[in-house]
Amino acid sequence: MLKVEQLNQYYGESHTLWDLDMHVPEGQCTVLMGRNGVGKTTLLQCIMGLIKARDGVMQYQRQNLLGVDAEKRANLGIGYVPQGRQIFPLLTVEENLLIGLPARRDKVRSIPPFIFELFPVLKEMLGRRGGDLSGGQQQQLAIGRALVLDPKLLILDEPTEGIQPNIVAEIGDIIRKLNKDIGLTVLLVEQKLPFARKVGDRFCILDRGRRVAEGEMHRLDDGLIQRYLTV
Ligand SMILES: Nc1ncnc2c1ncn2[C@@H]1O[C@H](COP(=O)(O)OP(=O)(O)OP(=O)(O)O)[C@@H](O)[C@H]1O
Repeated sequence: MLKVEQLNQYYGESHTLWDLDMHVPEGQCTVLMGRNGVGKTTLLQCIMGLIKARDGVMQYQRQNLLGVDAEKRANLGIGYVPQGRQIFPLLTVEENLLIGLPARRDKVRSIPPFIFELFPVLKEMLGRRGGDLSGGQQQQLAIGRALVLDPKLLILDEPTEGIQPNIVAEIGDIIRKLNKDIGLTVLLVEQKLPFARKVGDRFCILDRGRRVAEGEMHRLDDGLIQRYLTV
C-alpha cells in the first residue's frame, strides 16, 4: 500500500535519512522501531509531506506522493496522529473532531457514529475543552480526529507516549480493532516492545537514519533487540 525507496532527507546540511526503504503492506500493522533520534518521526513527516525529502520514491497505492502537498495526502486517505497528539486545547472535543471534516471528499459533514462506539468517553466529553482531558483521553481524541477523515492508512507516532499503563492496553486494543476488524492499514512508531508485539504484524527498524531490519513480527529476535533497540 505504501512503498518508500531510496529516500534521502536533510535538515540543512545534516543528512538524516539515508537511502531508506520501507514497505507497508495493505491490511497489516507495521511497527517502525529504533532508538531515540534515529529518524522515525522524520520519516513519518516525510510521508505526510510535512517536511521535504531530497530524493527517493514514495508511492501510496501506486501514486507518487512526492509531488502531492500535505493537505492532499489526507484527501488520498492517509490519516496521521502526530507525536504529542497536537489536539487544540482551547477547542471542545466536538470542535476538535469537526475540524478536519471539510477536507472529506465524500461531503460527509458530521462526525461518523463509529468514532463514539470506539471511544465512548469522547461522546461523554463532547463539550469539554481538549486541554482539560487526561493524556489518554487526548490520545483517543487525536486518533478520533484522524478517523473522522475516513483514512485507509493510519499513521501514528508513539501513541502510547506518556500514557498510563491501563490506557496503553486500551489504545492497543483499539489499534488492533481498527486494523483487524475495520481493515485499516496501520503504520506506527512504537518504542515499547510488548506493545509492538501485541499490535504489530511486521516491524521495520531504523538506526542512524538507515533501515537496518524489516520483517514479520515473530522474527524480531533478541539479537536485533540487543543491537538496535535496547538503550
Ligand atoms: N527540525 C529539525 N531540525 C534539525 N534536526 C532535526 C529536526 N528534527 C529532528 N532533527 C534531528 O534529526 C534526527 C532524527 O530525529 P527524529 O525526531 O526523526 O528521530 P526519532 O527516531 O523520531 O526520535 P524520538 O524517538 O526521540 O522521537 C535527530 O538527530 C534529531 O535531532
